[in-house]
Amino acid sequence: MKQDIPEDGTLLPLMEEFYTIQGEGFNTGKAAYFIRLGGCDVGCHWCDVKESWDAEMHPLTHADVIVENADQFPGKAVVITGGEPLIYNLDYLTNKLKEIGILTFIETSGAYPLSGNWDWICLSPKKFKAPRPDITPFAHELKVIVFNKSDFKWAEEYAAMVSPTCKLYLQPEWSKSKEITPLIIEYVMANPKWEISLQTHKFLNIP
Ligand SMILES: C[S@@+](CC[C@H](N)C(=O)[O-])C[C@H]1O[C@@H](n2cnc3c(N)ncnc32)[C@H](O)[C@@H]1O
Ligand SMILES: Nc1nc2[nH]cc(C(=O)O)c2c(=O)[nH]1
Ligand code: SF4
Ligand SMILES: [Mg+2]
Repeated sequence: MKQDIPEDGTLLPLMEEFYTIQGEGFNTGKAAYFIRLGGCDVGCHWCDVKESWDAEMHPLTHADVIVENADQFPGKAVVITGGEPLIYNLDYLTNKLKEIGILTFIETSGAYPLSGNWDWICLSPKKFKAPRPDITPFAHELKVIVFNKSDFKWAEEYAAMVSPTCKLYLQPEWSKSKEITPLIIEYVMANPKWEISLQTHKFLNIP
């Protein structure tokens, strides 16, 4: 998948970039520039961005160009997502963003080695390809997608692996949210170390 992509992180397969409001998790409501990198082999059957999976579909773009684009907007935070962004070495991109005073947030499954210089790491572990255990202490936020009842127990296994200061979120899988959200509400009231995260951008009809 990444054979032709240089290891130094200067060229990255860019699916899309857009300025919007972070819809999920701890940073919900904050303006941010989203950088969506192509390529993912985790295989979540409910993934809401399956078009991202094939890295070859997305043009290799110089990280300097991405930084320049991000710098055009008043919001001084970027969310690097995908696809699975940690397939790539993100040191170069994140260092350049931070040099110009932009905060760096990542959305990751944790299935690939951690690279990059981050202000906020959202770890969203997946059953289909488990996170590498070495990423868990670095997560600022654990965001577990709940698709069925068994996911609560599974969420607790990850909560035991992250740092004591890591924020804990349960987010309904979008297509199941009608059935699952009431169970999440009940679970959070009984287990208040968890909070609810909703995909608020989908309610706001924004990207
Ligand atoms: C598309 S993923 C890309 C980043 C990375 N591959 C990951 O999974 O964390 C961005 C976020 O959307 C969440 N997500 C994807 N599909 C979803 C769905 N159908 N319902 C709720 N959340 C979803 C993921 O768990 C992740 O937190
Ligand atoms: N507004 C908005 N917030 C988001 N938070 C995480 C997203 C993602 O796809 O990674 C996302 C997204 O696609 N849009
Ligand atoms: S890890 Fe992320 S991008 Fe990959 S399939 Fe799962 S939700 Fe989609
Ligand atoms: Mg999304």
